[in-house]
Amino acid sequence: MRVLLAGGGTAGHINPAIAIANTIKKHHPDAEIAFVGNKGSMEERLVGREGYPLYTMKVLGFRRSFSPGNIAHNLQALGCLVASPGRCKAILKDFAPDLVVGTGGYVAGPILQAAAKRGIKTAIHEQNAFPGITNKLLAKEVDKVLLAVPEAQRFLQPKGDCVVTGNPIRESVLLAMPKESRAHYQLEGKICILSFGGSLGARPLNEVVADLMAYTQKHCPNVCHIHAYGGSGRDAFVARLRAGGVELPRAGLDCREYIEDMDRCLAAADIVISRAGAITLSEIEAAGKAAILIPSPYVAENHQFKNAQVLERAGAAAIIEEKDLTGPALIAKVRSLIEHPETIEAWGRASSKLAIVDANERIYRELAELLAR
Ligand SMILES: CC(=O)N[C@H]1[C@@H](OP(=O)(O)OP(=O)(O)OC[C@H]2O[C@@H](n3ccc(=O)[nH]c3=O)[C@H](O)[C@@H]2O)O[C@H](CO)[C@@H](O)[C@@H]1O
Repeated sequence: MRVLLAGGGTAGHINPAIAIANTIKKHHPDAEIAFVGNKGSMEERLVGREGYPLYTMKVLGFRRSFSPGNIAHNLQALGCLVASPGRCKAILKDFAPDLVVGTGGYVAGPILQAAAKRGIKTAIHEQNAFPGITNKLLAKEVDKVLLAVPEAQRFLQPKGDCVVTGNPIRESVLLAMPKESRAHYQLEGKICILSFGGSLGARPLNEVVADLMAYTQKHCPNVCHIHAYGGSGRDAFVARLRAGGVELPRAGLDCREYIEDMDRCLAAADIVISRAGAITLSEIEAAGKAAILIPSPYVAENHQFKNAQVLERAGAAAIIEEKDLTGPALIAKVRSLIEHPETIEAWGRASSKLAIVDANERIYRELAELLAR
C-alpha cells in the first residue's frame, strides 16, 4: 500500500495528516507513506520529526487586496502555479501512490488535483465546520470527502462520498497519562496552566498571558505555567513580562517558541488557554481539559468562534473574544477557575464528553474501503 499525504502551512493541517499516516502504519506496518509539503515550511519540521519522507514543492495562496507587496506575492504565486503540474507529475511518477489524501492548506491543491486527473484514488479531510478554500475546490474532484463535523457539508459540492469521521488526533495525545506527565514536570500539588496561540503563536494572546504570569507569580504560588509564544513572538512577550516585573528564566514559568511535547503538556495541564483552531479543540476534548478560548477573529467566516461555542455551550470552556481581551479579563477568568477547583473538574468532564476518540479508526476504515474498490 502506497499512500501520499499532503497538508501544510500550519500544524492544524499537518498534524491530522500525521495522525492518519500513523494509523495506516498501525494497520499496515509495511505500508509506504510519504508526504508532500512546501519547502522551508512547518511541515518540513513536523513530518521530518515523525520519520516520513517529504516531497517538497512551492505553492502559495493568492492575496485578495492589491497593495504593491501583494502584487509581487501574487506574481510569485502565479509562477508556482505554472510550475506545479510538472512537479506533481514527477512526484506521482516517482512515488506511484495507490491513494493520495489531502488535509488542507494550499500545498494540498495541485497534487490532489493531479492525482484525481490521473485516476489515482483521492480523499480529503476537512477539520473545520467552515471548510478552507483548498478543500472547497478539491471536494468537486476527489473520490471521498471526510469531515470533522456535519455542518461543513453544506459548503461543499462533493463529487464522491461525503462521510463525517471527526478529527484525526495523534495517538500520543490520546494515550498521554496525566499522572506521569505531571510527575515529569514536577507538578504534584500545583495547578498547571498551559497556553499557546495556535501553531503559529498569537501576539494578543502572548500579551495577556504575560500579564497573567506577572499576576500569578505575585499572588498564586501554587500555579505553574507552560506557554508557547510562537515563531516571532519572543521579544515582545519577554518585554511585556519584564514590564510586569518578571524576568525569565523563572521557576514555575516554562516559556518556549513551540511546544514539541503537546501530548505530555496537555495531559499535565489543569487549564488550557488557547486560540480555537479545530485540532487544538479536538485535542482539548480528547484530553478532557477545561479551557479558556480566545478565538482568532482573523479567519474565514469567524470559524474559530463557532468552534469555541461548541465547548462553551457544553460547559467545557469560557470564551473571551479578542475585542474584550485584556490582562485583567483573563486574570479574572483564571482566578474564578483556580478558586473553584470543582469547576475545573466539571469543565474537564464536559470536555471529555465531546471527544470523538475513534476518529482515526473511522478515517482508516473509509480510506481502506476506498482502496478496496
Ligand atoms: C490562523 C489560522 O488559520 N488557524 C487555523 C489553523 O490553526 P492552527 O494551525 O493553529 O491549528 P489547530 O489549532 O487546529 O492545531 C494546532 C496544532 O498545533 C499543535 N501545537 C500548537 C502549538 C504548539 O506550541 N505546539 C503544538 O504542538 C496543537 O497541539 C495542534 O495539534 O488550522 C486549523 C485547522 O484547520 C483552523 O481551525 C484554524 O482556524
